[in-house]
Amino acid sequence: MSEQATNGQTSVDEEYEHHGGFPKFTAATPGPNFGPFIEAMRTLQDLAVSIDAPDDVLAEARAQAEALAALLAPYEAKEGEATGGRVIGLPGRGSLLMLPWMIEKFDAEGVRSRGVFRRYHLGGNAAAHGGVLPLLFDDIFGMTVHAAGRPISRTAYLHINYRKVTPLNVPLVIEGRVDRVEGRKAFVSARLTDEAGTLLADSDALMVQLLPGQQ
Ligand SMILES: CCCCC/C=C\C/C=C\C/C=C\C/C=C\CCCC(=O)SCCNC(=O)CCNC(=O)[C@H](O)C(C)(C)COP(=O)(O)OP(=O)(O)OC[C@H]1O[C@@H](n2cnc3c(N)ncnc32)[C@H](O)[C@@H]1OP(=O)(O)O
Repeated sequence: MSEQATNGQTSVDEEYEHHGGFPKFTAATPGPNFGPFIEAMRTLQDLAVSIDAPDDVLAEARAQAEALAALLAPYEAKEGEATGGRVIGLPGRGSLLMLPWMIEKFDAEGVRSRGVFRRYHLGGNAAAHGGVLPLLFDDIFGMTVHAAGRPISRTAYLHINYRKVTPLNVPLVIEGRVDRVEGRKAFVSARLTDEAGTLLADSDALMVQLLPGQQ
């Protein structure tokens, strides 16, 4: 991004620096235990939604979970400084909120990411919950506009067509791209397929570039 300010307008560089009212995010490089810690937490999430355990086991699990929370609580950091979400080499960028997918293409032509939905994401009848797909699409759209060199934008609308049920524990692929840009508006679209190319869901969305200071 090297566009210069002209006619008193804000340059693309300045807009990028502003990130609207967002903090400026930089990549995090945590120690070797962060990735395995997040993976262990994901396994715990899978188990928390799937166990049928006796109460004495739950009492022990509760005590261990409370001890773990007490261990970590002193290290809570504010947005932009927490490690989770800023580690490019980890599934979901190391954020437990994000789907544990790995980015494999990230450029102005588009973004491609690959992964699975896990037991934690179960909706009904062995399929992913319909509310989890917008999270995947919204995140790919955020990355797509970023990879296209646009400042951080907010999703104004996001439309999803659920074409087939989305299975758990099956490797899937999502690809997003910018279809067209009109000033602050980037119209984006993405497709979620299995590895054979079968379309499971597609989405289009409007990402609106934030004004300086805008939340
Ligand atoms: C991380 C560090 C390491 C590096 C990381 C590397 C990679 C990662 C990179 C990036 C990060 C990756 C991912 C980020 C993840 C996800 C991004 C998610 C984004 C979100 O998940 S964010 C949450 C949900 N989102 C909201 O919380 C929005 C609430 N909302 C608003 O904040 C306002 O609503 C806003 C700002 C959208 C617009 O408000 P506004 O006042 O600024 O502008 P205005 O209303 O004038 O609209 C301007 C033009 O858009 C048109 N327009 C607006 N809305 C429309 C609609 N719905 N339908 C059709 N057209 C619409 C108007 O018609 C006008 O068009 P026109 O100019 O042609 O008249």
